[in-house]
Amino acid sequence: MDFDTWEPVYTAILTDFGYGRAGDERARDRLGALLSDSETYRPANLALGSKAVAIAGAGPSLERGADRAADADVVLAASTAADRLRAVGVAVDCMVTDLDKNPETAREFTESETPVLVHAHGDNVPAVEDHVPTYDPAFVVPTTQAAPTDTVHNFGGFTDGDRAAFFADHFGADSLRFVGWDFDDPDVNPEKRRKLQWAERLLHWLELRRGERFGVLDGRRDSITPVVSPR
Ligand SMILES: Nc1ncnc2c1ncn2[C@@H]1O[C@H](COP(=O)(O)OP(=O)(O)OP(=O)(O)O)[C@@H](O)[C@H]1O
Ligand SMILES: Nc1nc2c(c(=O)[nH]1)N=C(CO)CN2
Repeated sequence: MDFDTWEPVYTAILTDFGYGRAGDERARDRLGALLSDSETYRPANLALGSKAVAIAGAGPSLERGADRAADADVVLAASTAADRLRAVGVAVDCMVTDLDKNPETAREFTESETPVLVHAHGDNVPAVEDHVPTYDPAFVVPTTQAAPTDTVHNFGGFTDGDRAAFFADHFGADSLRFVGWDFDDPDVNPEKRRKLQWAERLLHWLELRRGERFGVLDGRRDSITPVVSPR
């Protein structure tokens, strides 16, 4: 997805959560600066083109869906889904994170030459500063939700999980399958619930753009408010 397409949706997210664009831009630039002396990972090397890609979220159903993830060609794991899949023996090909829960896992991934999409936003600059310098930059893909720069990418998406889906789409995945996605999880706090509502809306937008039907949205579409300016 290009930024022109993403921007109206990004603006709506900023308004809804009361985030500032300037904070996201400062975070983006800080992440870029921390990596400025390094060659970062080229996402095309993951070869997602024409692949069946599993997008693992960290909902309670993740372990039940582990076999479906393992059967995919490529597994992208959001945040703590990476640890949980590893724990049940499913290899993760790429982790997507804003570093707010398991930054040590992201370090282990880069050390073992598995790429990590590291997302900078207005509320995680201390985590970015603490952890990114400890990672092998050759396996970091720096991302932003604000306008991209020459070195910090924006493939679309908001939460770790839906950003993984937009990433797979951007690099030509043939099909997406979702495991560990529980939009009605009663055990999430109100902020997380609102973030999951946005994730659901964004996945709905993505499936329309792709002409695909994501099974995870079956039975839910009628109650999803479309995002602004779907194109
Ligand atoms: N019930 C759920 N609880 C948590 N995450 C879920 C759930 N269903 C889907 N997800 C997806 O899994 C991702 C990883 O969740 P986790 O709680 O490990 O990370 P997080 O770092 O808090 O995520 P984020 O910062 O994006 O909110 C979320 O970003 C979301 O996209
Ligand atoms: N500014 C800001 N941006 C975000 C935030 C957040 O808390 N603040 N959380 C996200 C996913 O949890 C994604 N983007």
